[in-house]
Amino acid sequence: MLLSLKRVSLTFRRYTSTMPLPSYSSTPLPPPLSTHPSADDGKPKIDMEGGSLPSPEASKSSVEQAKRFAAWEAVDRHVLPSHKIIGIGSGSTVPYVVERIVQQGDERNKDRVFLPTGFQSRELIVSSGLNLGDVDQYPTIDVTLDGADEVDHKLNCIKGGGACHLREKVLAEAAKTFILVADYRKNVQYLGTNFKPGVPIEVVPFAYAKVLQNLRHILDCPKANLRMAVAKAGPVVTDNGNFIIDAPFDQERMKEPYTIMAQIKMLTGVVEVGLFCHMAQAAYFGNEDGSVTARRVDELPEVIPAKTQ
Ligand SMILES: O=C[C@H](O)[C@H](O)[C@H](O)COP(=O)(O)O
Repeated sequence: MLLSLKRVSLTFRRYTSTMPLPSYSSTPLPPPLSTHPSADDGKPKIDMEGGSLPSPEASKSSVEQAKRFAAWEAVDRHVLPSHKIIGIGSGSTVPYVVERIVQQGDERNKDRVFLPTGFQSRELIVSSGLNLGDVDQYPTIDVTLDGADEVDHKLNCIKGGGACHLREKVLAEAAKTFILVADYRKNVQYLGTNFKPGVPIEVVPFAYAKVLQNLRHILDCPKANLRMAVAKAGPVVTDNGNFIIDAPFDQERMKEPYTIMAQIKMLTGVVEVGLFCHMAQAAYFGNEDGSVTARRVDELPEVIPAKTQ
């Protein structure tokens, strides 16, 4: 018991890390993936070269390694041989999920169908040689694995840093099991601790000004703003042709994310809110030392020691 508490406090110290989070614009587009036999474990590995997956150099950084360890642990525990319909999330951590699924082998994957949460994950699925489907064909999913911008102590999370949260929420809701994977910087007591841009909100384009006005004046979020594109003039346009508003609420209000989510969702013109409350069954956070912290609702965190991969 004492040992577990010590681990918990060690883990929580790590949560307060103030390392900067990646900005939206740094979210890479997906590269073509190919697999090749690995010299070390004999399993196929995704070739990270070229395009949008992390480069081999980048993937050696402690943050990238943390993402990989979290993703691999989650796949090993939750993508079971009986699972045939699998949801694949978006972002820079999810490629490591796909990497590990590919390592499960052709025999296991040949009868499976993988459902994407957007353009990026669709490309990941196709270029990894996995079978592509969509949630309109398979509205019940065995397991969905996805990244997160931040996860609180109750496994509520902020998603949508890459503007994919509408489709992500549909696939999370459709899944019998919804699992989060992230690096240690995302593991916090309360949302908004490290992730500062605010709650991502997908809105119908013609309603954006009204939603902004309502966020600022009715929901008292004066810094709510339209997300602008980086290598394009004008706003970010989602895979669904909508705009994104980022709404930073103060820390006190972020302690009740469900209330904020419900209030935002009531605004006319809002399509979906990037707050996922009471949805995830478990979250896996890769740590700097190679260990992985696994968290489940209402349970003490489990620290899985670093493995020789
Ligand atoms: O819209 C993007 C998604 O919600 C991502 O899952 C989220 O931003 C986390 O991405 P990353 O794994 O790159 O931190």
